[in-house]
Order: sequence, then structure tokens, then C-alpha cells
Amino acid sequence: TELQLQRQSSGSVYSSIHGFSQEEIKEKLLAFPGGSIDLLKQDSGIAVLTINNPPRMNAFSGAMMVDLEEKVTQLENWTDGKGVIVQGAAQTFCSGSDLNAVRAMSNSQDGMKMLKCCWEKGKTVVFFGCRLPLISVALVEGNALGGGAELTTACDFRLMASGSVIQFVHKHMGLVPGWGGAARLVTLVGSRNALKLLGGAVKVDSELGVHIGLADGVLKVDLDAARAETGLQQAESWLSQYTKGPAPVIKAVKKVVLSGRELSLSDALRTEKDIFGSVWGGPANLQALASKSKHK
Ligand SMILES: CC[C@@H](C(=O)O)C(=O)SCCNC(=O)CCNC(=O)[C@H](O)C(C)(C)COP(=O)(O)OP(=O)(O)OC[C@H]1O[C@@H](n2cnc3c(N)ncnc32)[C@H](O)[C@@H]1OP(=O)(O)O
Repeated sequence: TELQLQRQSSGSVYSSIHGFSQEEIKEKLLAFPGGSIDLLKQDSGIAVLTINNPPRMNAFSGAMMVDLEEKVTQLENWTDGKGVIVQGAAQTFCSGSDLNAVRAMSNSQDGMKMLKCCWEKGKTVVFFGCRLPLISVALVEGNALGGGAELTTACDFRLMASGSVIQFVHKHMGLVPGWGGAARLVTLVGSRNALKLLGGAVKVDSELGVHIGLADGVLKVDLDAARAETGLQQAESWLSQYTKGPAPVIKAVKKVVLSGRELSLSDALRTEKDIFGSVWGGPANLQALASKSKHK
């Protein structure tokens, strides 16, 4: 039900795990510093969330996961929010988990399990965040690799710049996606294409991305940025097609689609009725009725 969806997206995912408290998990993640998650909330109701760690091709450090949870909470509480664009700094998306941290964890003798479960919980934030009641777009420039590729699947839409690549490199690491990336990939491209992308660690360029349904559009990013629209400007104009209107209505749109996508039919029908009830008779509905009554 809507409550379930809300709890999934807004409840802190740093619930105690393996006996470690929320604060202990955050402390362990902060032991892996570097980078930041920057949030810009705009008057248009579209926010820009930037994965910012260029020296490491925007790899996710532990500190960035803690940072992200704080930014996701801000977005959850953003009354006027309607959409969010997730991008990487310096014209590249995200090269996955910080390999320095991952290596440190795999070499640590004591408490490796503790560190790993903290790391994994931290990553979960990345994916719960995209269940926000905002329409989300991954703006993919450069490389989206490993956990970065999984992050793109957690967004509602993916816009790929010409020359960009989404690659599930997990097989090369002796791994498979672990935070929903595979499940969402099957939903997006079907099980056969998902098998190819994961089994072959296929480099998905923008043309292939559109062909298999992973990408929703291709952005022409001119090298002479001074002349052309930036990728972000193009992504904002693309998303604004679907976020025109009052924030409560756009949020309700995302919620009814999310419930249809994630809940059983009976729960989805019940949730849809509840969400309908939350906007029926609301300011936007009453204003629309008043303006219609003038059309004789
Ligand atoms: C699959 C499991 C999943 C998870 O557990 O979450 C993961 O995501 S594990 C990480 C999977 N990602 C990768 O394997 C990508 C590794 N990086 C690359 O393949 C390349 O860096 C690149 C992204 C294709 C870019 O190549 P290039 O343009 O040649 O730049 P460099 O390779 O020189 O990188 C510049 C700089 O960035 C550091 N870097 C890049 N990726 C990571 C990373 N994931 N973690 C930590 N650091 C990263 C790289 O080491 C260089 O640093 P310096 O050597 O200090 O210059």
C-alpha cells in the first residue's frame, strides 16, 4: 500500500543490521572518505543531484553514501519537488563502488563482514532514493559502470549522451548486481537482453540503449559546449515536459505509477484509490473545475 511504498522510500535504510546500529553503520561508511553528493533544488521543481568525485571517475565512497541519504531525505521533504535529474560531475556518470574501499574491505581480517554489510546497506540508499515521489532521470554522460550502471536502472528514465556507455561490469569482478540492478534490468529490457548485458558485460552505447529500451533518449552534446545546449539543459527540458503542473499532482502521478509497478494488483488498486482521494477536491482540482465551468 502507499504506506509500504513510503516506508520503503522514506524509512532510513540504516536500520540496525547484524546488530550494528544506524550510527555505527554511518561511522563505518565515513571511514571511507572522498567525494560528495551535491543537491540543487530549483524553482522549476526539478532538482539536480550530482555524484561528485571526479578524481575517481565519480566512484561511490562510503562518505558519499552517508551524504546521499541526507540529500534523499531533503528531497523526500521537498514540498514543491516534482522531478530530479541524477548526473555525474565532470561529464561522466559513475564508475561504481570505490575500488579502494572495496579492496580495503576484502583485505580487512577483522570485521570484514561488518564492513561489507555496512557498505551494502549504504549502497541500498542509492536505490531506495529513486523511489522518491519525484520523476527521476539519469543523465548519462561518459561512463556508468558496475554500481553506476545499477544506479541508472533505479531512475525512472535514462537519457544517454552520444558517446556515453552503460556497462554492467559485475561479471569481470566475479560478481552479479546485488542491489536490485538485475531485477530492474529485466523489467526494463526483458530477460533475454538482461542475460546478454550481464553475461557479456556488454558496453551499451546510446544507440543500443534506445534499441533495447534501456535509454529513453539520446542527447547530442556538442564538444563546443559554448555553442550548444549542455546535456543538463537538454535533460531539464526533456523532463519538464512531464512535470508541468502543481507539485502535489505530479507527486501523485509518480505514486500511482510506482504502486502499479511495485505492488500486487489488489494493493495497487487500493493504493490508487487512496492517492486519487488525496488530490480529489484539492486546490488544483477545484481550480480546474472553476475554470471549466466558464466554458459554456
Ligand atoms: C561490480 C560491483 C560493483 C559494486 O560492488 O558496487 C562495483 O561497482 S565495483 C567497481 C566497478 N567499476 C569499475 O570496475 C570501473 C573501474 N574504472 C575504469 O574502468 C576506468 O577508470 C574508467 C571508468 C573506464 C575510466 O578510465 P580512464 O578514463 O582511463 O581513467 P582511469 O582509469 O585512469 O581513472 C582515473 C582515476 O579514477 C580512478 N578510478 C576509476 N574508477 C574507480 C573506481 N571504481 N574506484 C576507485 N577509483 C576509480 C582510477 O583509479 C584513476 O585514479 P588514479 O590512478 O589515482 O589516477
